[in-house]
Amino acid sequence: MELKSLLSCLSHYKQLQSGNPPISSIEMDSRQVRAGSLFVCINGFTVDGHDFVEQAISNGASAILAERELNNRDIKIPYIVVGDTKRALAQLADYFYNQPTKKLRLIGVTGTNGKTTTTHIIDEIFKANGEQTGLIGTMYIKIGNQTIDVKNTTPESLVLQKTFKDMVEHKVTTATMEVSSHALDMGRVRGCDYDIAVLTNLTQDHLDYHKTMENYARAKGILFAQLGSSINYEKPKFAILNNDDSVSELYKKLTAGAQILTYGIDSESDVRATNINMSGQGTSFSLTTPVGEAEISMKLVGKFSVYNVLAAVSTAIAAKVPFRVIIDTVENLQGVAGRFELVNENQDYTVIVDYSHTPDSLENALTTVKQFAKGKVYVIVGCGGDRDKTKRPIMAQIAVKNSDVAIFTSDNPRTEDPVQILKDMEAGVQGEQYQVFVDRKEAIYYAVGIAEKDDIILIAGKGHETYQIVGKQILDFDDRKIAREAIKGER
Ligand SMILES: CC(=O)N[C@H]1[C@@H](OP(=O)(O)OP(=O)(O)OC[C@H]2O[C@@H](n3ccc(=O)[nH]c3=O)[C@H](O)[C@@H]2O)O[C@H](CO)[C@@H](O)[C@@H]1O[C@H](C)C(=O)N[C@@H](C)C(=O)N[C@H](CCC(=O)O)C(=O)O
Ligand SMILES: Nc1ncnc2c1ncn2[C@@H]1O[C@H](COP(=O)(O)OP(=O)(O)OP(=O)(O)O)[C@@H](O)[C@H]1O
Ligand SMILES: N[C@H](CCC[C@H](N)C(=O)O)C(=O)O
Ligand SMILES: [Mg+2]
Repeated sequence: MELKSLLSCLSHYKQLQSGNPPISSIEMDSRQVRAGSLFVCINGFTVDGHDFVEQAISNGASAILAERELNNRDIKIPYIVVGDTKRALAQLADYFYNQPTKKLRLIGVTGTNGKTTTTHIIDEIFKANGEQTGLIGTMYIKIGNQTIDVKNTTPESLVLQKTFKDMVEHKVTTATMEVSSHALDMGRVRGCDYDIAVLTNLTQDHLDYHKTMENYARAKGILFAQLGSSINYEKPKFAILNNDDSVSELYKKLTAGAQILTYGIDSESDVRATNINMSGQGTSFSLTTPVGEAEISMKLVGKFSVYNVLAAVSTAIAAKVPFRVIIDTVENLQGVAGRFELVNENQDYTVIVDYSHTPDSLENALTTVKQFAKGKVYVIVGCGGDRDKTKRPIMAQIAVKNSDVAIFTSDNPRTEDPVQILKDMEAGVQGEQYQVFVDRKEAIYYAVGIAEKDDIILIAGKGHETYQIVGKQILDFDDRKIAREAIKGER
């Protein structure tokens, strides 16, 4: 594609060096630039992409897209200036890859908790309906049976649009993705043509980035505002909203062009679960929907799992998946790795690894555990470094309040001092009983060592993660593996 034709997708830009070279790739990392690349300078959180223009040119860049002029440098290739390169990049990527999301049914799931779980349930339903599917989220990107590693829950726009293009080439008909608030705020999903947008819930997290809950709510609202501005009655877009979460009222107002389908347990909703019966082995409930009713019995545990299922069922109903296919899939769901995952070595107590790393998810996980516990409840929990500090004392309080033995330990300390993170947690529970082990392995061994018959140990926060980030190092660490070794008495 020629530069001029590529740039035609932008509403305005300033070109400082004339020229119209063919562009064979778009890159945001100078190290990936090759002959024919358009290098896009991103001013990041750690370095400024504008500092790598020379490197990009020496690697063969054909053109540069930047946010400001570099007056002191003599640049001989086309140099284009826009107001915001991140947002421009999202649009360029969409256009360069031939607007792939227009050729897919695209489902975006946002919310503080339950995105990974809900996207997996949705994906299972569409697969059961005979579709080739794609999945993008915290754990991986999946295109059919192929799995690709990821760094972010919602990838950078360039990776995202390239992924959609690959999905189209692999005949994917429905793609389901997690849409993080960071991605929405930074414009990573600009250009994505969503057909269905789903809200799980909104509770506290990421205040390090968004500062206030209002900003956080607004960022998530972008997904619903993005759903088109006029209703296409032939092919309507849908907003799937949780009626039990008051933030849905705001999102109803933001979805100018979408039909709204609500789900809930406590409030009147289009898709609703009533008569919920929970046990440690599974959950049953009565499901009412605009297209049918059913008595559901499933293996997933906890009220929060019912919400995730309702969100997924509503999505499938909006996409006109046959009701029988939806019900059968829900009844056969196996759960997602690291979400309430049992570690079973035939011990006479229960060990659960769960990805609860926010106050609300920790409270939900512990409430669920407490409901079924015949013995004592132990919780092992930490808080991630370089992340929302205000949630630390709150999570500590929730842990102490909802367990018999609270054990505080390190999550991913990242570049923070692990001892200081623990002190931030402890500040919330002065005068209370708890244990502290900086070393997460020690914490797990301690709990396993004292657990007795019928007790339950909840190892919270890291779920499916197979690493621990300490400083800038990524070390091998898997809660499930360590717990298994501890149960078996291996050191
Ligand atoms: C705060 C944030 O979002 N950071 C993201 C950002 O990193 P950064 O700003 O540090 O980038 P940088 O290293 O400063 O680089 C700036 C630019 O210079 C370029 N560069 C750099 C070096 C070089 O030699 N040449 C060069 O051109 C880089 O390619 C980049 O374009 O760009 C990176 C590359 O795309 C992202 O991976 C990274 O996400 C990091 C890993 C991150 O932790 N993000 C979190 C906050 C996040 O986005 N989380 C949400 C999920 C939250 C949830 O679960 O709800 C997510 O969607 O993942
Ligand atoms: N609907 C829900 N409401 C509250 N808590 C939930 C819900 N679903 C799952 N959880 C809890 O949150 C944890 C994380 O779930 P999941 O990975 O599905 O969320 P996520 O939104 O994808 O998280 P992340 O933002 O880290 O990607 C689970 O292990 C569980 O404890
Ligand atoms: N997507 C979340 C995951 C947090 C997982 C937890 N283990 C931690 O490291 O805080 C984040 O990056 O904030
Ligand atoms: Mg996730």
